[in-house]
Amino acid sequence: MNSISFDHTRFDAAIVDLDGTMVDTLGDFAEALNRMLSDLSLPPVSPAAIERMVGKGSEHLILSALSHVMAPEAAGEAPARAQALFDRAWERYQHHYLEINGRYSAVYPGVLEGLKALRARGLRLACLTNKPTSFAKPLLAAKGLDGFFEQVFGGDAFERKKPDPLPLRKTCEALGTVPSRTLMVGDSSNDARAARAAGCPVVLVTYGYNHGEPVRGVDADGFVDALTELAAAPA
Ligand SMILES: O=C(O)COP(=O)(O)O
Ligand SMILES: [Mg+2]
Repeated sequence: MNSISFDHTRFDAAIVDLDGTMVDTLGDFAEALNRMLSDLSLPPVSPAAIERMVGKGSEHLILSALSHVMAPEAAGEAPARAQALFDRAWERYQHHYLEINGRYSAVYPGVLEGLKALRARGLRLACLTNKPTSFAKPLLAAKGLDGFFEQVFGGDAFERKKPDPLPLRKTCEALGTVPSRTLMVGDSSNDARAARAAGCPVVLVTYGYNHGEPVRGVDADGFVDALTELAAAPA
């Protein structure tokens, strides 16, 4: 890590993001979105385009994908047309996502070892994602990651999503920890902005999505190439 050296005595808990941090879910997003678009007789969207849309929850993802595939000549009208299709699109997306959840995704290298080491050092763990809770819990279970977390909160768990600080504050409350001793581990500016505003130190992984932007440009306390680096310091 660059600007803070990882001293475990500084933290009582860690809040860990899901998509782009623990699991590479781009394949699941692509499969569910393209099945949804096909049901709506719309053309498919490429994984490269989807990568830039991920991280702000399912509603944002669906509206972005719908606008993206609508005819370029109607670009100005695309948001309104996307909104009109939203209810049917959301129903189809949910149906397909729950069916394929985890099948086209993989846990990043170092995640299991990193989480094990954090737990072994006595840190309490919560998962906080903008993904709906009903998608997040079965995904964690399918990937063998559910046992690490005392709490799992999705984008629908609180009134507002990251980058708002509310979900981090509420997660700290649920863990019974103070933000200044609760490390946020994420992959995007969304996670970092939420953490800064909540008063949590924040570390970002370098391999995630970050809305298609270079992650090292984000204001964070440190960057790691794998979660194992968080546990590298001697216990
Ligand atoms: O927007 C999503 O569904 C994914 O969000 P996450 O990076 O907060 O897990
Ligand atoms: Mg993420």
